[in-house]
Amino acid sequence: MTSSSQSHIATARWDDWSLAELVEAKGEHRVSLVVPARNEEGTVGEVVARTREALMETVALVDELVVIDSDSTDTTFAVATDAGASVHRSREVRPDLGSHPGKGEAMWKSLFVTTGDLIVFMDADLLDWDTHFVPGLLGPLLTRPQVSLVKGFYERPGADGLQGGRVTELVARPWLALRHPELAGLVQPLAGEWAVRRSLFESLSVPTGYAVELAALVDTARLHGIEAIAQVDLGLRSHHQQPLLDLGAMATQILAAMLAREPGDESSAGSLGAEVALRQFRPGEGGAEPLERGVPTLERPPARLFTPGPADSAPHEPTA
Ligand SMILES: O=c1ccn([C@@H]2O[C@H](COP(=O)(O)OP(=O)(O)O[C@H]3O[C@H](CO)[C@@H](O)[C@H](O)[C@H]3O)[C@@H](O)[C@H]2O)c(=O)[nH]1
Ligand SMILES: O=C(O)[C@H](O)COP(=O)(O)O
Repeated sequence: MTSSSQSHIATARWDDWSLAELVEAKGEHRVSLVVPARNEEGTVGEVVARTREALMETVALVDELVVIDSDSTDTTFAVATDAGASVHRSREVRPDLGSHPGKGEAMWKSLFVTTGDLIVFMDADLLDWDTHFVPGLLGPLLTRPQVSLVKGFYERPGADGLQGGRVTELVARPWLALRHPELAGLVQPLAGEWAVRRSLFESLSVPTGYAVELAALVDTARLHGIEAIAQVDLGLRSHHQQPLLDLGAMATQILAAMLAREPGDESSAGSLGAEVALRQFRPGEGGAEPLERGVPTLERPPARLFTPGPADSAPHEPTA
């Protein structure tokens, strides 16, 4: 593993370790692969079936493969179940804690239905990808005790020959350059493919929407230093691309989470009920037509507040 002198983010390639080496290094660790999925009936089956076959049946690297169905209205639940995943509806996990829409919410809820001390997240909408993503992300966690969070990065071809990653390039990277230059060496700060020690993720405040990735990075760097973060080149990845205006909502969520982490700004971190009124415009018969969206910017408190600790077997009172 090498470290760039500019960023000091330790960087590796997925094939720096063989599968056999990682299975050996796994020892007593337990690995949970978590796939948050909202309306991904077209792709989730393959994501589940291929990782299950390669990493649970052929070798024993992954111990449980869990899909969190995030309010899907299609057949995602059935397709993922048939492909061999344990599937949970996000809103049915710890119903005492309430339910919110969003990917971060699904990931936060996964902490209550998984048992691994190492958790790998992978998106369900992958088109070009391979099962080596999972061992690649585990490499630094299994071989470097000081690393607690591993981001994937990759080449990401977009539509019409253009590079993908509009929010990455127009929001996340500029924000990191301005406020967190120590994280500017991350190639894909928003990647949905990442791995984390449960002990770390349980300690973080988790935005319920798309800010989960950037918030986890910024909070980990603040609490544990960038030595706790590594990144791994996973090769090539492509995915379903969202329409521009939907990415505007994603960008709003990310900026809200970042602003809430600015010193002296207690506006929204950890609050419930926060929603930003985003006004976008589209061409209409009489000119530009406004399109109003309420963008949720909620954050879940650290999950460990709601799990019984070693000396505390009684469930905590919910706050959500
Ligand atoms: O409410 C939701 C929305 C999405 N997803 C799932 O989350 C994954 C990624 O969602 P997607 O809408 O495809 O996100 P992208 O446009 O690809 O956004 C990128 O950037 C986001 C912000 O960092 C990350 O959360 C994503 O993982 C990353 O792929 C997919 O499996 C979705 O099904 C949910 O589970 N619940
Ligand atoms: O990383 C991003 O910016 C988002 O995933 C959007 O990517 P896209 O522009 O390739 O859709």
